[in-house]
Amino acid sequence: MSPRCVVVGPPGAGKTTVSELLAERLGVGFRDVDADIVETAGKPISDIFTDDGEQVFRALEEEAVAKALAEHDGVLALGGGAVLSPRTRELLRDHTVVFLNVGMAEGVRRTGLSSARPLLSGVNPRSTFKALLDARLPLYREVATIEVLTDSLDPEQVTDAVIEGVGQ
Ligand SMILES: Nc1ncnc2c1ncn2[C@@H]1O[C@H](COP(=O)(O)OP(=O)(O)OP(=O)(O)O)[C@@H](O)[C@H]1O
Ligand SMILES: O=C(O)C1=C[C@@H](O)[C@@H](O)[C@H](O)C1
Ligand SMILES: [Mg+2]
Repeated sequence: MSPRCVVVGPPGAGKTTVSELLAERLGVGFRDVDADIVETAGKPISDIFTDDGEQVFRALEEEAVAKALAEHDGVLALGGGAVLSPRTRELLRDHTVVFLNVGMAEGVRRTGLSSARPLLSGVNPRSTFKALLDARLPLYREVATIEVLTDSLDPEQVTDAVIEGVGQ
């Protein structure tokens, strides 16, 4: 079993929103690895970061991604930092991977100052977001089979572009 497509990208790129729409349009199931981690850990991601630290979160995430890739045959959304793991990037080699890209200004606007996103809740979300994009762009591009820049598209238009890119 293998996901129809896997969706990656920075926070606010629309992975969750677009993956849900995409799954509906393709008539397949939707699964979000962030939600899997919350269920396994029994607490919100922000609490995992606070109580246990980012390293523990990344280890849980690596396991959750491997499990979901093996179990799910629909659309699978990964967390924004999942591609930081070399093991995850290796596992993604055999898959159709959609990179939803978003620029700094729009990414910061969409994510706001939500404390639900622990990595962006610092004093300067703009510079944090920029550093995150700079570090991760090559990793998203390493695993992606298609890339869609979402800045000036609404979620339906992003979904159309993805379907055009991956086929029905
Ligand atoms: N193309 C878009 N245009 C405008 N707003 C969008 C678009 N895509 C998503 N949004 C909005 O941006 C916010 C973040 O979207 P979403 O939660 O889907 O992003 P995400 O990539 O899953 O983020 P995270 O990595 O934090 O899980 C939501 O409020 C959503 O409604
Ligand atoms: O960009 C990131 O590193 C993260 C994004 C979210 O999807 C969550 O997986 C978590 O908040 C970490
Ligand atoms: Mg999400």
